[in-house]
Amino acid sequence: VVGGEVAKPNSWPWQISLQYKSGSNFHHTCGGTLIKRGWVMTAAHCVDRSRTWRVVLGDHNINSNEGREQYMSVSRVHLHPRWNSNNVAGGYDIALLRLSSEATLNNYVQLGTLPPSGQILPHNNPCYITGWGRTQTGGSLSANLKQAYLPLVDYRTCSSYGWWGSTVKDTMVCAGGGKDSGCQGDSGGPLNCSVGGKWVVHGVTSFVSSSGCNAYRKPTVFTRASAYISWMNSVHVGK
Ligand SMILES: CC(C)[C@H](NC(=O)C(F)(F)F)C(=O)N[C@@H](C)C(=O)Nc1ccc(C(F)(F)F)cc1
Repeated sequence: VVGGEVAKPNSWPWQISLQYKSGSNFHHTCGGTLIKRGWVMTAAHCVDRSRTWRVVLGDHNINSNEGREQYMSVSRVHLHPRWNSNNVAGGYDIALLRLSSEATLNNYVQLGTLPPSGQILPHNNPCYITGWGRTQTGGSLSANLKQAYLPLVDYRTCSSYGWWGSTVKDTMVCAGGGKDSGCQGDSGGPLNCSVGGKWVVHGVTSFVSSSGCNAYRKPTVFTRASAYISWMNSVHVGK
């Protein structure tokens, strides 16, 4: 997250850290959202290569053990069948991770709320991106979970000339476009939007401009969760 501020610890209790094993250590690579006690929603681009994954729940500082964390291994990765790793602009950048055991819900670990199928939020709807991603273009990851206020940019604006043009599809959602943005390492994490006084996980962090995370008129682009509700239900049921 470029800009914004360090979040109050565990104030986004559905945010997870997706980590891969390298040697004897695990490294943060993406965010994600706990949507059922045994299921995490993330970006397909985070998990489209085979690695040993773990999901950390209840985290704030990813470099220290604060005692609230739950460490879960991943028993199955469900990539969206139409995801093409050579074409992030094609969409379908969404995946579900089946956890090997069910999370314990408490003050530090809660489920995120998914939107109703097809929900489209208005331009400037208040939203926050959260994540441990780079704090500047080309910078390093944040040790502590950060948040940034990124108002929604409607599809008409986001897909217009000078903005993202046809790179952005209406199965995506844009937010920000000013000084604050997502950045590498925030991938897969939630775009938390305020709807009727409740937080709804409206987006899954997908991409930013290749010319810089907070490039002018290149808002952070998210997979629109409400476009994939039926697919997610089909995976759950299938188990
Ligand atoms: C997995 C990546 C897509 C990576 N995602 C992120 O950094 C994320 F955190 F925003 F999710 C990213 O945006 N990286 C930049 C450096 C990038 O390559 N952006 C990019 C944007 C659009 C396109 C296009 F237009 F081809 F679709 C290609 C690359």
